[in-house]
Order: sequence, then C-alpha cells, then structure tokens
Amino acid sequence: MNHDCAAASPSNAGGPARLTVLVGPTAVGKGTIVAELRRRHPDLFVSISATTRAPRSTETDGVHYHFVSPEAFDELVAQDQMLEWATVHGTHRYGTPRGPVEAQLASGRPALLEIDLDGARQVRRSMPQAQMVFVAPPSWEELVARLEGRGTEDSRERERRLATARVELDAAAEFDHIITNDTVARATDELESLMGLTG
Ligand SMILES: Nc1ncnc2c1ncn2[C@@H]1O[C@H](COP(=O)(O)OP(=O)(O)OP(=O)(O)O)[C@@H](O)[C@H]1O
Ligand SMILES: Nc1nc2c(ncn2[C@@H]2O[C@H](COP(=O)(O)O)[C@@H](O)[C@H]2O)c(=O)[nH]1
Repeated sequence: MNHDCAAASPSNAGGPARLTVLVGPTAVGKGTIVAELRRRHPDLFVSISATTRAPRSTETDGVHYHFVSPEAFDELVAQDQMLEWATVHGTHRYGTPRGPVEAQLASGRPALLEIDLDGARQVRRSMPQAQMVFVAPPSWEELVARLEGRGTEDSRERERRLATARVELDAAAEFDHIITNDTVARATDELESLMGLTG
C-alpha cells in the first residue's frame, strides 16, 4: 500500500501507468473526482461501462453508462466482449466493454476504469500491469452523509450499498495507492499525478 502519490510502484516503475483502475465505496466521490479530472483533461479516455441498472434522472445513455437489458448484457458476456463484469451491491450487473479499452491501450494512451472491487480483482489478474487506486472517505460518518446527501437511492438500497462499502474498505490494503477524498480538488490532484497527467 502506498499513500505517497509521487512514489513509484511495481505497476508504474517503467513510467506512467497506462491503465488505472479506480475503486472505492459507494458515494465516496469516485464519479465526482473523475468528472473533475475530465474537466482538466477533456481528451482523457474514461471507459463507459455497460449496466443493467436503470438510468438516474441526471444520466444519459452512452455518456454515463450504456444502459442495457439483462439479455443484452448476457450476450456481451457470451461474446467475450467484457474485460470484466460483476453483480454490484447484489442487484445489477456492470461491466467494462473490452474493445474501447484495448484500442486505447494499443495506441499507448492512458485509460481509466471506475469499477467495483470484484471487477478490479479480475483486471488485476488479466492485466497485472494496471495501477490499482482506492478512494477512501475521510470517515465512515462522512461516507454515510454523502450517500444520503446524494439522494439517489432509497433507504433499503443505501443499506445494501453500505454493507458492500464495509467489505470494500476492508480490502483497501490490496491497492497500490489510497487517495482520501477530503476535498475534490486535492483528491483529483493526487489521481492526476498518479496517472502522469501533470506537467
Ligand atoms: N470531497 C467531497 N466532499 C463533499 N462531498 C463530496 C465530495 N466528493 C463527492 N462528494 C459528494 O458525494 C456524493 C457522492 O459522490 P459520487 O456520486 O461522485 O460518488 P461515487 O463514489 O461515484 O458513488 P457510487 O459508487 O455510488 O456511484 C455526491 O453528492 C458528491 O457531490
Ligand atoms: N465491476 C464493475 N463495476 C462497475 C462498473 N461500472 C461501475 N461499477 C461500479 O458500480 C457501482 C455502482 O455504481 P452506480 O452508478 O450504480 O452508483 C460503483 O461502485 C461503480 O464503481 C463496471 O464496468 N464494472
């Protein structure tokens, strides 16, 4: 585990890592950090996942996710078009379309995945050169407040997500780096540095 974002790790010892995998508990702010990183680097490649969950009112198909039916998701898996996939929070399936990520890496440019713990472990097995980054909350109480404050899940779904969050927080030591999302600007600075996007 490495809390120093400037230090080399086995995954980036030869230069900036090209594939970065971002994981963290629900509502820790992964999406917010990625949005800030994209604001700073509009050309950055961020994988668009496929999911069987329904879109939120703020989400657009093909932008935030590819929203697909369970049958279409089955088909993508059967055709080996998923780099990884998982059932997240015990409810819906989410997966990373393989083609766009492989094309991006083949071009030598960095790529970012924002996925769950199960998916990250799959990527670590298939692409051990990937840089694994965990986003942690300043405290458990702050995590709960962010989830409630977002207001996108009912209390039952929030409980499910918080149960998953405990498992994910227990796995933080598996990661190459841990970023604490105290402020979005500072956490984004760290991710930017880990991805070699500064200077
Ligand atoms: N550093 C921060 N300080 C305070 N609030 C924050 C911070 N980062 C994010 N938030 C807020 O926390 C809430 C959850 O953020 P976000 O949706 O980005 O989390 P997430 O990790 O992508 O969640 P999920 O995995 O459930 O999709 C949002 O309302 C966001 O505005
Ligand atoms: N294994 C994967 N997990 C993914 C992927 N895309 C998103 N996720 C994770 O799902 C949860 C819930 O997301 P939400 O949008 O419903 O709040 C979150 O932790 C994501 O990291 C994926 O392609 N594969």
